[in-house]
Amino acid sequence: MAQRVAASDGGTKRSSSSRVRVAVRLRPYMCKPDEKGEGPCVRGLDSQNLEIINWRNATETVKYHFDVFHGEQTSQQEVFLASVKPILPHILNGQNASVFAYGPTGAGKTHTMLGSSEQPGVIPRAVCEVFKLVKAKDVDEGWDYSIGMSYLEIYNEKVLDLLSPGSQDLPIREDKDKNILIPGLTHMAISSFSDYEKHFIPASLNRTTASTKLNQRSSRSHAILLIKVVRTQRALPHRQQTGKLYLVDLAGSEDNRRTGNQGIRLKESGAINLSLFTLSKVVDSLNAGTAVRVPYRDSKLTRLLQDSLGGSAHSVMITNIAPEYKYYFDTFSALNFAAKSKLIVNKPFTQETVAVPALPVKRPREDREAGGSGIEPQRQKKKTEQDGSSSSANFPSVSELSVMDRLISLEKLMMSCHENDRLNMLKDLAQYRREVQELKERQKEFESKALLLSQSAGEQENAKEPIFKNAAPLQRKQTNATKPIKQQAVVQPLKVSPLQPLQQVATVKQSVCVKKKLLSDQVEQLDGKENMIENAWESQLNRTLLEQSRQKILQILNTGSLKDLKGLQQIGDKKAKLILGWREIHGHFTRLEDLVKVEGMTEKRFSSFMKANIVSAMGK
Ligand SMILES: Nc1ncnc2c1ncn2[C@@H]1O[C@H](COP(=O)(O)OP(=O)(O)OP(=O)(O)O)[C@@H](O)[C@H]1O
Repeated sequence: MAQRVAASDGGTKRSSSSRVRVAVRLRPYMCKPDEKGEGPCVRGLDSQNLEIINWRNATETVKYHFDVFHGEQTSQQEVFLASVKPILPHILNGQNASVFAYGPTGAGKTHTMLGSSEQPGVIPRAVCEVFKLVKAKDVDEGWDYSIGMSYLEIYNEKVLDLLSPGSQDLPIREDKDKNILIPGLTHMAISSFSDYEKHFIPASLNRTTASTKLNQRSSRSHAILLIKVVRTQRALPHRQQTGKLYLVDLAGSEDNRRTGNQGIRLKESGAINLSLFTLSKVVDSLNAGTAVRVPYRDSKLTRLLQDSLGGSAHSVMITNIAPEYKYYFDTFSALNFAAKSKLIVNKPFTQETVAVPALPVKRPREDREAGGSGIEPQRQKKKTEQDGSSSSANFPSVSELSVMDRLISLEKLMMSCHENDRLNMLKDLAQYRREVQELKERQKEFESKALLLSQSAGEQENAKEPIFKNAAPLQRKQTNATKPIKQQAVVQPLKVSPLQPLQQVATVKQSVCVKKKLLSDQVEQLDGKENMIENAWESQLNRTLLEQSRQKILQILNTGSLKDLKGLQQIGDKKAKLILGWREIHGHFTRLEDLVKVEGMTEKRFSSFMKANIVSAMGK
């Protein structure tokens, strides 16, 4: 009687579960000579952690933790040893395993999976290892092993047999025991690594690739190599166990504004993105628990991977990412996808049947897949899980999810943006970086001016000391020993100067420029005065009113809608969105000065923002 047994080697029952291991591999920086090198936007921290610049605020990074992080220098051998080799022994025990490479186009999936003759990737190394493992098996254990391979691609939602080019779209079927089958798919028995190479190398050339703007030889299909290991007990009752290894090189997720895809490439891209989107939905559903319908059937890819993801397999996902800025959003969403996948818990089990050598009963359509070798299990039945735990029981606790939730919601927000918005945000980022650079240059100019001034007008400066002692000199040097440098551009209210009647300010409150002019009466001898009076101006105001105004502004920053934020002085649409984004990630602004943490809000801008808004708030 056919059985599906939760078992480890030799049929010993086993109830442990294994989750999808997630590795991230960062490929080396590859800047074309005609491109302006901007440096990487993502970098590794250690063997498990990495960080990527926060697109909402370039002064911050978002950190991720994975099972393994492979940096730019990691060799093919190291990737294989750390991420793939450990799962291979399972397929000799009748369990399934899968390794798939996911990531944006051009990020290194094919390099990782296939590699080159000089740097062979996961696929050749894994096949070689399977042969080694079989060879190392003790003959006295009483099992015979046979190995076979199939190789297919999913191109434009069609399943094509790479070992038999020219074949038609093949159907994907599921038998009553939930095994995924592809009737008509070529299955070659292989007895050595060179035997495998003999079939695989020419078949790889059949894979659909094309040149896009981002990758000269971009994979336009998902390629899946299936290695099947069947072991049969020599003695009665001739138990048979079948283990499958799926090695999957997914096509890259694509942003067609950047790939420059048109016509047929665009259609391919649509199919690629759709299947990857479904893959992401499958991952979401699996994370949500067993009660939710997992949409495996929504794409050929997920249908085929059904027993590799959330099913019976030991799975490893290698997420390939690229360090260049132009990949930023793809990298960000690939990382979020990978982070979600990390939550999936698989339940490994052993596929076991009892062989009846005298009367092999096989459905004719399955013959080809089994290579006609009599190795395909005749019937398989699920054994009730002994431990009684559902896969959802293995999910992380709610508290573990909170950080993830925020990242995912951030991603959702980003992904829900209209495409134009995304593009605009990218432009904004670039613009802000330019502005920061310009400001730095201007600051240098001011600094040298201020230096000259301080030399030529030393006496005048001394005379003005009461007014300037809290002001922020351009060179950001401390004028007060107790005041930290960083704080100098931040408003330091209510400390020094005696209060001035509010009316004095009220007469000028409608315009910051006019107010500056009044104050500048006291400092008119000096150039660069705008910066010199940064902090002094607040000391002219009524303390209580000032505090109330600050609270009002803080409240709007923390609770205001996009419209409310835009109602603030000097806050346009872009800045309002950046503030909302900051709030989403960090929660509340504890103090107004936190505003400088928002992308593009320099200390000088903040100071100017404060002046304008306090004056405006007081006028209301
Ligand atoms: N770790 C690496 N070390 C050196 N070169 C790499 C590495 N990863 C990728 N590359 C190089 O980067 C280029 C793009 O890689 P590859 O074709 O593997 O990307 P891909 O993710 O498979 O893209 P697509 O989805 O478009 O097929 C290739 O020239 C490849 O040799």
